[in-house]
Amino acid sequence: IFSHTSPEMWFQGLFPPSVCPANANVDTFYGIMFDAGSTGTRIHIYTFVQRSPDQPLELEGEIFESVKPGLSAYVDQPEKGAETVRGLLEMAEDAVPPSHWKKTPVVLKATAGLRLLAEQKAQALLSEVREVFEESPFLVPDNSVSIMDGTYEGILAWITVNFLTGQLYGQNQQTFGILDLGGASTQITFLPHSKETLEQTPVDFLASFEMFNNTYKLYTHSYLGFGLKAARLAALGALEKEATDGHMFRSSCLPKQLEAEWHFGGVKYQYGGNREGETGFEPCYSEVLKVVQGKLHQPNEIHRRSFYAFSYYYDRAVDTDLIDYEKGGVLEVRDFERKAKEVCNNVDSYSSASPFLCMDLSYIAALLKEGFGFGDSTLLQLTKKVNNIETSWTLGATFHLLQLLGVSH
Ligand SMILES: Nc1ccn([C@@H]2O[C@H](COP(=O)(O)OP(=O)(O)O)[C@@H](O)[C@H]2O)c(=O)n1
Ligand SMILES: [Ca+2]
Repeated sequence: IFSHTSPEMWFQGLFPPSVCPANANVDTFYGIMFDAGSTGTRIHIYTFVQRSPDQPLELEGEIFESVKPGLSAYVDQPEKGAETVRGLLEMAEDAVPPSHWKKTPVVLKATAGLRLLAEQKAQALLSEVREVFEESPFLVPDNSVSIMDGTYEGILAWITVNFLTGQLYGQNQQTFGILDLGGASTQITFLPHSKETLEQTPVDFLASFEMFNNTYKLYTHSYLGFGLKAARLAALGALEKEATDGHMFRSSCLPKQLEAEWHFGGVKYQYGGNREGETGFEPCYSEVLKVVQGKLHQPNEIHRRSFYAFSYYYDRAVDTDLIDYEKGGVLEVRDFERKAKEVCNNVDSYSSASPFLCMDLSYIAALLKEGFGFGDSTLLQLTKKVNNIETSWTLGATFHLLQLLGVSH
């Protein structure tokens, strides 16, 4: 079990005195955060302990569960979508003791999958989820079900990683940047040190916020449509076409003889290999390059900062044995390109894993190098969990939520 015993009072004043225990016994608090991602819905149940009233809360642990597909797959069946949330929320009734239900907040934040849906359809899904929350025994704060702004997605993940690695308290703070590659969007966030970065960055890429008695001005951006699965569609040319029905989208990144179909965001796509034309790394790389080239802001300072990378960066590195699933590891940017070459030039022997493996790896290499402008030898720390807690924006969001609740009382 993980707990932070920092000398800093990082959580001081977070909870209203009314819910703080009068005696010195250890008390436990819970927070429930749903991540409604484009490829799946996840529940994070965080446990915090307070050892005495004058001590800060400590994060003790996390219970995590997930279901697939994500809410956006239920675009025309919002009730069915909300049922997936109900199923996960039932887990929370087992994890949180009944005596704590009424003061345990539950919140759901949706990301890129719902951002991409028509406003009305997204709202219908969210309103069904709201009903599920209202029927639950938990505390439902105002605005508890919403689509999260991409800026927060990056900031909150940055808070999670830097909190878990101990960078947000004490001396010698050396924060890490984060790279998150989702299904539909991708985020880059870091704390700039140089004046140059602040001066040369568009204002909407900079965000200030306060946390744990510090003010941070972060470089952060969420690129909608640049997640791994959205990028597949872009590379296939399936985004430009109005009528996807019946059309076969072909790519040199796919096994030559392949023909298959794929559902994403409630739409069915048919895709296949380049029967007649070229296949392999070179033509594939130029296909995915078109998706990113000239489309992303390239901050110079990334060459001097260290980054944690997770989500699809992690998954694809695991799939190709670049890292161990449990341990993660450190990779150079060029490792993704090396693997992409290996896989793309032998697609048929890898296609049992996923026919998209060559395209995915090539896209990751192109995104890092030509998109963000990372160098070949830049080191990336690939991490899924730190001290057994998921490296997800959800922990940062829970801190923020608890802080808000404390203030409002
Ligand atoms: N707690 C989580 C949540 C997502 N993920 C990964 O995030 C990727 C999917 O992103 P997503 O469904 O959240 O999509 P977006 O809505 O972020 O674009 C997959 O690689 C998941 O394995 C994770 O590793 N851990
Ligand atoms: Ca995500």
